Amino acid sequence: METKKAIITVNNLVKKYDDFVAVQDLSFEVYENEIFGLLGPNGAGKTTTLEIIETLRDKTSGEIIVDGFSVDKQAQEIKQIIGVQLQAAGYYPNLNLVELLELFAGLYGADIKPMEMLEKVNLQDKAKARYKALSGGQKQRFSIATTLINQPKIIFLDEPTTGLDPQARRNLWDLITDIRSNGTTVVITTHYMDEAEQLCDRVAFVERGQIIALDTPDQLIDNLVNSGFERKKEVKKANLEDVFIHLTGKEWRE
Ligand SMILES: Nc1ncnc2c1ncn2[C@@H]1O[C@H](COP(=O)(O)OP(=O)(O)OP(=O)(O)O)[C@@H](O)[C@H]1O
Repeated sequence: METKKAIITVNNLVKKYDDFVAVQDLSFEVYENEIFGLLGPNGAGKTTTLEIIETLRDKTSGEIIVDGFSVDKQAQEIKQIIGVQLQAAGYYPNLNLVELLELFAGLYGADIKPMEMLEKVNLQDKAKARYKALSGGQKQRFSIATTLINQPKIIFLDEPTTGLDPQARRNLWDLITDIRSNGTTVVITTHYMDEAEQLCDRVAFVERGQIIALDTPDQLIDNLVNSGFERKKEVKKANLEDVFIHLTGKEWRE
């Protein structure tokens, strides 16, 4: 059997905000080169967990190892090998996309070709545009491009498709799959279960700061079906979103 190598190990992670326990004793591994999904309702603790792994937030207790580096002692080393979406507030309003990429590359000390990066996310036509002039889907794609600047081993995407139309969502799935095909591990949070089912190799369901299930989407669904669960309505071979895409096409719209 193929043995999987863990690139992220989280052991007994706890995060308290004063008396409130946002993350309770969370343990999981992310395997090298998989797309790993953290799923769960609002407030479950997904963003907190991601930000602690990204070394952007302190933990209360627990151990986290990212590609052999400890978040406690080697945060700088971890920052070098991960890609994180920057907050939109960091996108200086007077700079265009090429200038922004050059600025961020300078901060990382990375040597990049901005046009090649924009091509990867299909924004080459917007090279001279400012961030605020982009549509929602274009903003997300640009934000994903910024995660790739330092050629990271792992990228973290927090709800990358929230608010996007069906074409933009499906095209982002293709983009994220391509990024994984190039050898990058992807950790993603999402509220969309169809997205998790299509995109993720494994998913962890987080509820009130605890993992309540972790497996491949297929296995989780099989477990439910084997427990006797049946959908009330007959399952059709397509859904309304498929109809929408069929009628309006797959191409980027913005
Ligand atoms: N800085 C903070 N101070 C106090 N409480 C916080 C802070 N940040 C998050 N929390 C609380 O911790 C809990 C987990 O928040 P978190 O943002 O990690 O959840 P989430 O699963 O990412 O939710 P969402 O899906 O809404 O983004 C929430 O109850 C939130 O109110």
